[in-house]
Amino acid sequence: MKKVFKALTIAGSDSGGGAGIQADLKTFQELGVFGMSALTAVTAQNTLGVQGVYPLSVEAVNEQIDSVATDLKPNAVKTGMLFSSEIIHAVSEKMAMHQLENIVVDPVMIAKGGAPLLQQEAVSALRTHLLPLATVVTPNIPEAEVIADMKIHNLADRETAARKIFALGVKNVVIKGGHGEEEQAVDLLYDGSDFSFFKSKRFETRHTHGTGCTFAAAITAELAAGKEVKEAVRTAKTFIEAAIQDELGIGQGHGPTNHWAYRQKL
Ligand SMILES: Nc1ncnc2c1ncn2[C@@H]1O[C@H](COP(=O)(O)OP(=O)(O)OP(=O)(O)O)[C@@H](O)[C@H]1O
Ligand SMILES: Cc1ncc(COP(=O)(O)O)c(N)n1
Repeated sequence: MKKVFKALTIAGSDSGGGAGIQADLKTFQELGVFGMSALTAVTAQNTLGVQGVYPLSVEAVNEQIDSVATDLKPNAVKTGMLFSSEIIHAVSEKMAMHQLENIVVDPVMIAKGGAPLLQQEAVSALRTHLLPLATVVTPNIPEAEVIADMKIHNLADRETAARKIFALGVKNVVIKGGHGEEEQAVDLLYDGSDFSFFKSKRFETRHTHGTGCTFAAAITAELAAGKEVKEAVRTAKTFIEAAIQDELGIGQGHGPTNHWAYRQKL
């Protein structure tokens, strides 16, 4: 029988198709992994910003995870926009209950235009309930500052923050460098003993909506296919580099990345 790798994303919907559930499912598909979803919220969103946020009930989130986990059994799971501490608690409980593995947590907090996608009081639930279950967590620099409760000015600070986040029980910490000051876009991986650095050219473009979701989804797809964390992060970096470089140029604001660029490069 054919071996099919399956990944589940638990995240919000971005009607504009560049971030959230839509970015995750496109990325899974591009990397040859069957994508499934549990929606946490519906957003009315485009390249200009977020016009509306409509969270789903905890019951609706729970039921979707149960439906997928009991029948289709994902090889890896990604979380994105979780919105509230109630949803974080529910998702964490379901992950433990269904013994889900290869969990990638993208700790989405604020959309590019500044709209909050996670309530402030939910950060403590993220720290204490979800992060201890995570195989990989992928904060950008502002998110790492909130989780580690410190300011990040340089690469040395980023290493300190990665150690502090690792101490919360996550197995691997990736602090992304999209918001960094370095000339290149440098992502750092800490596995509890070693630091690895993944670098690419920093592209001058405003079309970076959904880079974080797409990058974490690529790591998830690779883990679902049985790859090691370091290899998965390397592929995700190549995937997002291609997706930013070969821009689509659609929308009037921060446009989405090009999810099919990686495949065309192969
Ligand atoms: N201008 C850029 N050029 C090259 N790579 C980039 C650029 N911006 C972001 N990246 C890469 O994209 C990935 C996501 O990084 P980033 O820090 O931007 O995440 P994010 O803030 O969660 O995403 P977003 O900005 O969409 O919310 C990382 O691998 C990062 O290095
Ligand atoms: C539904 C949803 N989820 C996540 C993000 C953040 O996206 P990113 O940080 O990748 O730009 C978003 N804008 N909308």
